[in-house]
Amino acid sequence: MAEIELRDIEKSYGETAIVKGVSLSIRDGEFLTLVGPSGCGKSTLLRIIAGLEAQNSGEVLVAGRCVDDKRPKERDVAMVFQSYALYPHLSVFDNLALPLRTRRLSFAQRLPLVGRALPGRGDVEKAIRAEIEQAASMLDIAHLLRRKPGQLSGGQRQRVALGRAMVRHPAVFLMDEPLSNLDAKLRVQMRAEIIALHRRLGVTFVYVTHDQAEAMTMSDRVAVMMDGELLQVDRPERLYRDPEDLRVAEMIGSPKINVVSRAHWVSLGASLPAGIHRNTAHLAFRPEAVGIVASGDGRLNGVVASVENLGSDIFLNVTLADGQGTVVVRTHPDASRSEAGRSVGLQIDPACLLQFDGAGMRQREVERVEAAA
Ligand SMILES: Nc1ncnc2c1ncn2[C@@H]1O[C@H](COP(=O)(O)OP(=O)(O)OP(=O)(O)O)[C@@H](O)[C@H]1O
Repeated sequence: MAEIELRDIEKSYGETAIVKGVSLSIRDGEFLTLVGPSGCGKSTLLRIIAGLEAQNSGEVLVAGRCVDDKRPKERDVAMVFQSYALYPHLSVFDNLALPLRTRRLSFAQRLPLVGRALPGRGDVEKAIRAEIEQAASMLDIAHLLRRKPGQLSGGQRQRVALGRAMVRHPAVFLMDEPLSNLDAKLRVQMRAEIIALHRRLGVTFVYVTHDQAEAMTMSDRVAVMMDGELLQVDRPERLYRDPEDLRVAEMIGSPKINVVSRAHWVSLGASLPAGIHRNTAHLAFRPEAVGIVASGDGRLNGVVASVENLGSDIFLNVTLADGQGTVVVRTHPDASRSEAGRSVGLQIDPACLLQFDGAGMRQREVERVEAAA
């Protein structure tokens, strides 16, 4: 069992608070991703779990035991970094073998010449070779074991970095933006490989990224972080459909959710949909919640400013009638009215309309009561 519990973690550098009272329970075997903009504190939080950084206050528990006084090595966690952190002068085999040799051989047995002659070393080396070959075949790097990191592609290097974590059989994998040095195509391929690896190993993965698509496609749950705080921790589909906070709604989903302020809506002369709470300051809706109708027939109206054809989908950027603000509409290639310059009406599915107050907090309970009244 290796659930992780963070209790009220605080971390500052000098006067600047970086992590502000974060509490989070990560389940045993779960794939949890910390996602947030650059500088929000997600790497710092991961490094605190790893023991590479000490929090100012709060507790980290792994498998129910407080690990605050344990060094990184003693925490049963393995970290995979964006920079791979491989030893350039060692072969792939030796990079993978290093953590195992350090753990299983005595100092004398590790000595280059003398060590080889010492009893026990041969058996340990044989076991290490078998384990490395197994991990290498799982990661499809068996043919690269003699090469040095400098002779590998980025994707291959990242597989070696994963292998080095794997051979330690940790209870928890901590990954800090492991794919961000790879090109777009390789990133998508490696995403699938990491998901498969998680499924095969069945251990807890904590993954850090600023890429919401990566977070959404890989994780059991996603923790959205901003300015050192957790805004929402939920399953990807819940974050998308049911965000608690306008900042979560805006971070998750591509293209971004449409947000029209109440004041703007009213100034356009458009009637507000039923059930709008008096505190609602922002109305938000996803691009797929908008239908194109004849100009004048929609709740909002505008002009198609540009068309992005992705083959499977078409995104229309519609400038609202007063020329202020744009609504993005997701439509299908066979739908008509998709050329730039055309005046259109926008019909918005009321069931998909999300309401937020002036502080960006979701208006939910009251909305339902009012709608029913
Ligand atoms: N050792 C340090 N000393 C001072 N400030 C630091 C230190 N490490 C991180 N910071 C600051 O803390 C903030 C959070 O850093 P962190 O690396 O956790 O962010 P992040 O969300 O992972 O961002 P990124 O995606 O850019 O890596 C940043 O403003 C960073 O400059």
